[in-house]
Parts: sequence; C-alpha cells; structure tokens
Amino acid sequence: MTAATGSHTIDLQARQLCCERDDRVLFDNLGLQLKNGELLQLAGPNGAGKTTLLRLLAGLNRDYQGELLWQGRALTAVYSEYAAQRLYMGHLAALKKTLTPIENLRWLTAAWAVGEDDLWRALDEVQLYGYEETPCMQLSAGQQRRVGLARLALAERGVGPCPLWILDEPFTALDKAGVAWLEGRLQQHVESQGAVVITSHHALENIASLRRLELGALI
Ligand SMILES: Nc1ncnc2c1ncn2[C@@H]1O[C@H](COP(=O)(O)OP(=O)(O)OP(=O)(O)O)[C@@H](O)[C@H]1O
Repeated sequence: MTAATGSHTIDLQARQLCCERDDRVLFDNLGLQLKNGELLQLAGPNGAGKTTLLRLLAGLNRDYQGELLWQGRALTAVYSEYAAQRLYMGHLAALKKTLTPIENLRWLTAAWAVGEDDLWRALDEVQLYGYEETPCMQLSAGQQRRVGLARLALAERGVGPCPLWILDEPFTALDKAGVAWLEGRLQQHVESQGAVVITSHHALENIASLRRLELGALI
C-alpha cells in the first residue's frame, strides 16, 4: 500500500446478490469482491443491469436481496464511513449548468481537503484551461464530462481522497485524447493501490489487472 492510500483497506464484497426490477430478475446469486489494486469492469448489453448493480455497490439503492459488505461489515451499517471513501460518478455529468467548472468542482469536492490551486490545476489537466469560468451550459458534452472527471485528476499519483472509484460510463462523450487520459488515470489509480469498479462499453484491455463481470449471461 502506498503513502497515498494511507491506511485505506479496500474490501467490497457482494454475496448472493439478487436484484429484480419490474418482476424481471437482473441478476441472481451474484458474488464479487474488490480489493486494493483491482479494476472490475461490469459488462453486458443494454438493460443487463450494470448501472443498477453499480448503484447498489455505491450504497445508493437498497432494493436488493443478499449481502453487500464493506470491510466485512454490512454496507448499510457503515454507510457514512463507506461513502467518505468511495467516489461515485453517475452516467450523467451531474453538473449545475449555470455554474462554471471551477464553481462546480468546488461544490463536488466540498468534503475533500483540497486547495484552490489544486482545483485549477485539475481543470488544467483535463484540458479545461481557459474555460474555468465559463458557465457549464456553454460547454460541449465532452467538456462537461471533463469537469466531473477533474475529480480524478485531483488524485496524486493516482489515488485521491477516495480510494474506491465507482464510475458509470465515464468515457461517454470523450474524444480520443480524453479516452487516453482517462485510461492512464485508471491505470495509475490501480497501480497506486486504489480500486475501480466501472461500467463501460469501452474496451479496457490496455489496463493491467482488469477483471470483467459479464451481466446478462449470469442467469
Ligand atoms: N427504477 C427502476 N424501476 C424499474 N425498472 C428499472 C429501474 N431502474 C432500472 N430498471 C430496469 O432495469 C434494467 C437494467 O437497467 P440498467 O440501467 O441497470 O441497465 P444497464 O446494463 O446499465 O444498461 P445500459 O447499457 O443501457 O446503460 C432495465 O430494463 C431498466 O428498465
């Protein structure tokens, strides 16, 4: 474990997880474990249940059967502690469109011990130099995506305030350079003993330590 991860032990487990939506079983008896230095990609066709599983793993939805554990304890029982250690990015950019990138980033990282200079540098790293004070509604879809991704840029040596990243389709709307940057950031994060669980239709084969969980083929 590196200095950047501190004493964070990542241990997220699902045991015999079952989830139904509208009387349709999305997955049943699903088991997984995620530890430091691992990247897990949830794959499968549209509607297979990737986002649903990701939200369960993030603790954002409790409509399931089975067990979800963080460091061996029920995720629901340690939710506050867990939420402080995981970064969840949904499939929408989830920005306040009337605010600027720097204002959004301040708001998105309000609970983190990061300085103002760090925020400006992070926006610079995601190629938003010169757009820091432009209202987000005037940015392109890819630029809006980059505002959210700037949180990942805040991470030093790949591990930021949140050692566990839970990312829903983070490659959406990114150009080639953005894709390369994000792949590099994910790689760096797992090399630094962070962990990532991600849904993506994007092939991630360049990333070492990739594991794939195929939904839709399980049941
Ligand atoms: N709140 C909900 N109420 C009812 N059905 C839902 C709800 N959320 C999701 N579903 C259904 O569950 C199924 C799985 O949805 P989900 O968004 O998890 O799929 P996905 O694998 O992420 O798909 P995609 O690749 O299109 O993003 C879909 O058929 C969807 O209609």
